[in-house]
Amino acid sequence: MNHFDAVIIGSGQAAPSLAVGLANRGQSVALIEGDKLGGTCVNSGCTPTKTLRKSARVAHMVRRAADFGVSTGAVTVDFPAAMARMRERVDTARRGLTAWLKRTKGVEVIHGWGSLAGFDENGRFIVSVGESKFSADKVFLNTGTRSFTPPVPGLENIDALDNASLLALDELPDHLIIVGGSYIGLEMGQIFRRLGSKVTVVHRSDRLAEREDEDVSEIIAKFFQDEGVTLHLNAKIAGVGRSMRGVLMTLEDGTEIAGSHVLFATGRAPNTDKLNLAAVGLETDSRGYVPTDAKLRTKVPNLWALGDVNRRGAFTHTSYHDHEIVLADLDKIKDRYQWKDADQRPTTYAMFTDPPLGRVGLSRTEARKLAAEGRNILIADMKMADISRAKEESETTGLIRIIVDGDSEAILGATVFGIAGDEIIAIFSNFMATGASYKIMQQALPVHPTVAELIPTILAGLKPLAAANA
Ligand SMILES: Cc1cc2nc3c(=O)[nH]c(=O)nc-3n(C[C@H](O)[C@H](O)[C@H](O)COP(=O)(O)OP(=O)(O)OC[C@H]3O[C@@H](n4cnc5c(N)ncnc54)[C@H](O)[C@@H]3O)c2cc1C
Ligand SMILES: NC(=O)c1ccc[n+]([C@@H]2O[C@H](COP(=O)([O-])OP(=O)(O)OC[C@H]3O[C@@H](n4cnc5c(N)ncnc54)[C@H](O)[C@@H]3O)[C@@H](O)[C@H]2O)c1
Repeated sequence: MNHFDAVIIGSGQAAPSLAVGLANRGQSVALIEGDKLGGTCVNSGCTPTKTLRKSARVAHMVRRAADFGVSTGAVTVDFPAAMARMRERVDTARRGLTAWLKRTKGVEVIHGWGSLAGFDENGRFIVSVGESKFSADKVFLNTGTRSFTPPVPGLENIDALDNASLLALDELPDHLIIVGGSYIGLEMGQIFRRLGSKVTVVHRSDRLAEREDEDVSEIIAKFFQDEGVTLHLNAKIAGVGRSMRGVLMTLEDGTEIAGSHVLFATGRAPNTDKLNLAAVGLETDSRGYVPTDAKLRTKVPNLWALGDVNRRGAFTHTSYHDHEIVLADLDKIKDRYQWKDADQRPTTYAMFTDPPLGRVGLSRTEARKLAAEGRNILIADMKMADISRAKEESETTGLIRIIVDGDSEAILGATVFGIAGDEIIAIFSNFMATGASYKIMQQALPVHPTVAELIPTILAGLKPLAAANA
């Protein structure tokens, strides 16, 4: 039986850097992947969606050309060409990753589905891939998640799409029905609408992206409707079936929606079912995720879980950060300038609608709960419509919101929803990493004319949360 110092199961967003990091420390590493190297992000997540989003945004801006004094002919989208551009980007990213792993001495990539098969006589893990077995001193799980589809009557009679099969289409859907109005549903909905599909979003909550503040959900609903997307909120699906046009969806209130395709964007399920974790005495939580401590160690010694599967993040950057936590822990680094602990890092992400929503730390809804507990919480908002640069760009949708601890003066959260919000949010997350007073940020000299130049002005308007919303 071959032996490795470390075996990584799943080539998620932590795995390649972890594999190379361990190999650079002199360890022999096997990286096991059952599907395509690069995982969800590279193959059916971030990379393809952000590439296709660009085609959609170009189409949108060209349609708006007259707003900027530019005339065009009729605007058409060459869907196969946009998809080819996307696939080329994905293939290039995967090729680069594959080459990097191949040229790293000490890393062996093994294709197949990995699972645990107990311990050998020396107490080392046994890992199986098909008929092959390996022993390993350390095992790292980075197996990610897959699309979750809720039980819907009639589902077995239609070809429902998920993020991966939607991105594999060669023809533009005539009418795309999207179930779920959160990250995937909203990003895909806007992209396909702009590429030329009719789009209907069927969402079970009373507002889109219900984890965000109410006014953020309202803004999203407004620009979706302005772009011609039909929304069904508080919607309960009674059933789906085949129809002349493709699919007929019926809601419990009797509404019938005839579409050509249906995408389920209703959350994710962890890839732990193939892992046979019981063989090493590890249990998942009730939803199938792997519990870990803040250093991402499971209850079984020398077995770690990184990425979405540990439910401590659901993003590429959190998965990548997980590998830094693990390496720092193995190296016994105690650097006070680094967050090397999954409990301490703030939540930060962007939702890549257009305009994008950048978020870090507390939302207003979460901050209100702290204020209700008696914490001294300050808040300041500014509408994008009041920001010169946004006006100059004719892209005035959205808002900036900053939340501060009135006692410690630390920034607790920010929302930058508007032009370049996905980039500007890093100003706040970077600053929050210093733990410094917001008053220092207020003294920084911004460049004119930028959206970010308003940050000191917004901070000057901080008010107690309750009073700000009274
Ligand atoms: C449509 C979409 C868009 C997204 N956009 C963004 C975005 O813009 N920004 C962002 O930060 N996040 C985005 N995400 C989320 C992001 O893709 C994930 O959070 C990220 O990929 C982290 O995943 P991971 O490291 O846990 O593993 P994954 O990337 O999910 O990879 C896990 C890998 O493990 C493999 N695997 C599973 N089980 C086994 C096994 N038993 N043996 C061998 N291999 C196995 C799988 O085949 C897969 O390749 C998006 C997700 C989707 C679906
Ligand atoms: N920009 C990004 O970083 C990005 C982009 C896409 C995806 N992702 C990741 O992918 C993950 C999955 O995204 P997602 O949007 O599928 O999941 P999600 O869990 O964020 O949202 C699922 C949505 O579907 C709705 N829903 C669930 N069941 C429904 C039903 N039966 N009928 C109608 N609506 C229903 C829910 O109310 C919820 O709003 C997220 O956790 C996110 O981290 C990230």
